Amino acid sequence: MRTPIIAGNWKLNMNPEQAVAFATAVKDKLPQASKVESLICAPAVDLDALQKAAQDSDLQIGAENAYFENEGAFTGETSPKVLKEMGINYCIIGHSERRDYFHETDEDINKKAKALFANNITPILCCGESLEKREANQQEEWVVGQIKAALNGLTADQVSSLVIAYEPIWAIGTGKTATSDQAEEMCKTIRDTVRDLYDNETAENVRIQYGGSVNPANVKELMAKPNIDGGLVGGASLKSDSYLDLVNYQD
Ligand SMILES: O=C(CO)COP(=O)(O)O
Repeated sequence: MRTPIIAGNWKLNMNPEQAVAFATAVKDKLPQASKVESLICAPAVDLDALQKAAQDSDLQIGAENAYFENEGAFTGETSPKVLKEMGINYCIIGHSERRDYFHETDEDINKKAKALFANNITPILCCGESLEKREANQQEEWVVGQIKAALNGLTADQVSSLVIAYEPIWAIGTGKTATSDQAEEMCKTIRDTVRDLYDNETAENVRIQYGGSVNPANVKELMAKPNIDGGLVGGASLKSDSYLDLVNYQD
């Protein structure tokens, strides 16, 4: 059985003071982690304060990005080794904003996945097609290509513990959610790709989130789909009330 995982991606929002206020407001109202994992992926500058504020609660804290080297002359980067030392267990990689604005390649993302696993941090691997690719009906080919490149050289055990987030770019921050059928179709394609590359057990273990304008009004319908195991949520994760509605979608 896959445990659902609802993750906020705060992007470049929230300062440490706001982050602590958020954690304080939600930490006693979360579902049990064995039923639904509640995660917030926050800017690196907030992680220390957030981690302390969330201590001894079911709120898990993740990073939004990390470099593929642990240390050295890499000005401005975040070390996966230090994230682990801070108690961080999840990190987003390959978000479309990183691919588009910071020119991250499939090869970079593959290196980041390996570096995170080497530090015992679970990657949340993002993939997803542009509107142009969707309109040309090339979304499946595109996403399968991203997945194959990102997983290159990873073991079945690693992929079993991985989280993949399918985020169609045209649905991010636009208020235009993919229909639950469109989201399910691609999440199933991703699972089938993992089955082809590895085996049935690995495919049944990997958790696949949908992301793109997820909100308290549509989360239940998305989560009811057999191949959707969670959400990666931007805007609707910034307010504590709305985040609580998302993680408590089963109530
Ligand atoms: O990019 C996203 C999460 O990673 C989705 O953002 P929104 O939920 O704001 O559409």
